[in-house]
Amino acid sequence: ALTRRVACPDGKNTAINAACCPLFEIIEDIQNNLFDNECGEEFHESLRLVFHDAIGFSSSGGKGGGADGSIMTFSDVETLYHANNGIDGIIEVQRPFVEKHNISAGDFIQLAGAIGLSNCPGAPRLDYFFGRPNAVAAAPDLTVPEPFDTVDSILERFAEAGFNADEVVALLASHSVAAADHVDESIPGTPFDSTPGIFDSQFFIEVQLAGTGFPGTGRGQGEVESPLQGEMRLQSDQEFARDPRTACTWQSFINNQNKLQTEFKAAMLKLSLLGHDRSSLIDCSEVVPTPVPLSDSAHLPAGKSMVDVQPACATSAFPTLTAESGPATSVPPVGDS
Ligand code: HEM
Ligand SMILES: [Ca+2]
Ligand SMILES: [Mn+2]
Repeated sequence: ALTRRVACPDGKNTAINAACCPLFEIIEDIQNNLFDNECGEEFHESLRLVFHDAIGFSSSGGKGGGADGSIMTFSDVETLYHANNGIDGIIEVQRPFVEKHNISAGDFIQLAGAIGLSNCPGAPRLDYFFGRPNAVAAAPDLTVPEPFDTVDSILERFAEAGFNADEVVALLASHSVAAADHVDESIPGTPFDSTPGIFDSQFFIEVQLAGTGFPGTGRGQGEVESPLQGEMRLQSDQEFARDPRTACTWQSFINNQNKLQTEFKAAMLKLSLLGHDRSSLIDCSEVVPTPVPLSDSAHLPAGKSMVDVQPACATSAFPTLTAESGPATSVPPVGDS
């Protein structure tokens, strides 16, 4: 069946829902002037911001408005929280875009996350809902998990916001397109996997390898040894990969791009709706571009073999992977673009 499309007032785009038309101009602006059309540093920071804004929420109340933009509107309060270290940078980079376009901070943060992710090969096409009102208050402190927190406490925090353990592991796929600037301040831009510009399962593979050293100047807070030169491993990621409650889900995403995409997309939708009644928002998913599919397949980094794997799922075997050829993989930092 043909879906009827309307011409947008911009004279360039068409939409199924005319209410989504104003988004095209914002998308063009952020693709060119925020992300450089890349799955790079500004997008990585923007995805972290999606999480830190939205997770300020509790289903039982008393914890902030969820995905409401409070982290930007009340940045003077929320950026002081320890877990938000360094997030002020992307807030101030995004703020002029929010001021220029007629959009709430909550809508903008979610839009930037969904559009930026579409620049990452292998990513799912996220949904996007539009119409969040302005935030009315800052989220309180201690809603954002820290890398030195236990699996127990992280699962408890997520459960309070409505997520089960499988959904938490799915959300951690975001660390496949991510790097740390502040865990070890001497090595900003140190990625969590060898492919920070690609949404793949390398993060889940590489966190399951035996750690061999620290990438920079010793151990940062919440940091544990990683298997590769130039790669950062968070203590929380290491423990999620090895905890009996989460290890099998963790392993299930390896070399299963379809499962990874489907479950990440579903959990991200849930995250983006925290604090909102879905029926009060407009479904503008149609404005999100379709990401390029993945071309490379899951592998061990060069220099590693199956003996380096520390399998932790009791009910199914770790998939057999072959290593890339060549000298041991060393991961370059993600640069500021
Ligand atoms: C288990 C809970 C989590 C913990 C403890 C955690 C912790 C961290 C830490 C410590 C960093 C490094 C920040 C820096 O030094 O620059 C980081 C980066 C990042 N996190 Fe998480 N995270 C968690 C879950 C998530 C979730 C659910 C998302 C998104 C849905 C997310 C997205 C990101 C991204 C994209 C970055 C990279 C930022 C950049 O490249 O600048 N994280 N995370
Ligand atoms: Ca990756
Ligand atoms: Mn960064």
